[in-house]
Amino acid sequence: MTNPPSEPPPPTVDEPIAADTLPVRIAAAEAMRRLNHAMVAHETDPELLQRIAREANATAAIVEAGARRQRPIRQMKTQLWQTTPEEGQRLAHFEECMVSGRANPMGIAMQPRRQGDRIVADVNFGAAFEGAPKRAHGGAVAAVMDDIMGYVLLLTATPAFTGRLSISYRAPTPVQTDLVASAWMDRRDGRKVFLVGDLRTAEGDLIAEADALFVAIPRERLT
Ligand SMILES: CCCCCCCCCCCCCCCC(=O)SCCNC(=O)CCNC(=O)[C@H](O)C(C)(C)COP(=O)(O)OP(=O)(O)OC[C@H]1O[C@@H](n2cnc3c(N)ncnc32)[C@H](O)[C@@H]1OP(=O)(O)O
Repeated sequence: MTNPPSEPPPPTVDEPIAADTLPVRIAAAEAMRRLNHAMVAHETDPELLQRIAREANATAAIVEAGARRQRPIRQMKTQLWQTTPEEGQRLAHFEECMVSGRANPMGIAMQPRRQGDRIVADVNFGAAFEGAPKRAHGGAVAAVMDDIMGYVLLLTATPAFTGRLSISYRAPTPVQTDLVASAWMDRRDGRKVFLVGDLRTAEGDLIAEADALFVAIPRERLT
């Protein structure tokens, strides 16, 4: 008995999101984030939930039949380490980032920008990021602080990975509320970069403090 001929796997694309498709990717991701949060935050008829499951599965099958995407490391190198962000510029390490990417349908969609030697970001944890009732999940808060610290490294063009991240949760982090995260470099000791930051309400009340050690990576290791 011979096996039926198998479908050739779809090719892999290792290019950044093309500029002409970025706006529609962002729009689709935004709509899906809205739906995700709505499903968590609202009562819904079972019939509507069945329709969502049917239509989402059908759409997913179409998307999965397309070429696979893989983020190229050269994109990271050129985008991250060859330009210094301008004051006030909206930043994105990459648009699929789970914290600050606009094109991630499951992301937090934090909006970071440069403010002098700091990175400041508007963040609003949607209903799907709730942990304890009415509070954002502590892991989501940690993700925000890790990600915003990654942007501080842009200011000195220092490629580095998080080695250690510590969060002090000083007050509940409200969901569905506009908040402000900030991060800046505290000091540097050789390859060890020490960063600090905090998360505050729009009125400036402290919610969480973060400190981290990032370990700088020699550029020749970025292959
Ligand atoms: C490379 C380009 C990246 C670009 C950035 C991505 C761009 C796109 C944005 C994505 C968004 C951003 C988000 C936020 C950034 C993440 O989230 S990064 C992801 C999470 N982190 C990781 O995956 C890191 C995993 N760990 C590792 O790869 C390696 O352990 C490390 C951290 C690179 C260090 O390894 P290593 O280069 O071999 O360093 P090593 O020689 O052992 O240590 C150097 C020094 O650091 C100290 N050290 C090392 N690790 C630790 C640790 N965990 N704790 C305490 N001290 C430590 C050592 O003790 C040593 O100190 P001294 O003896 O010199 O005093």
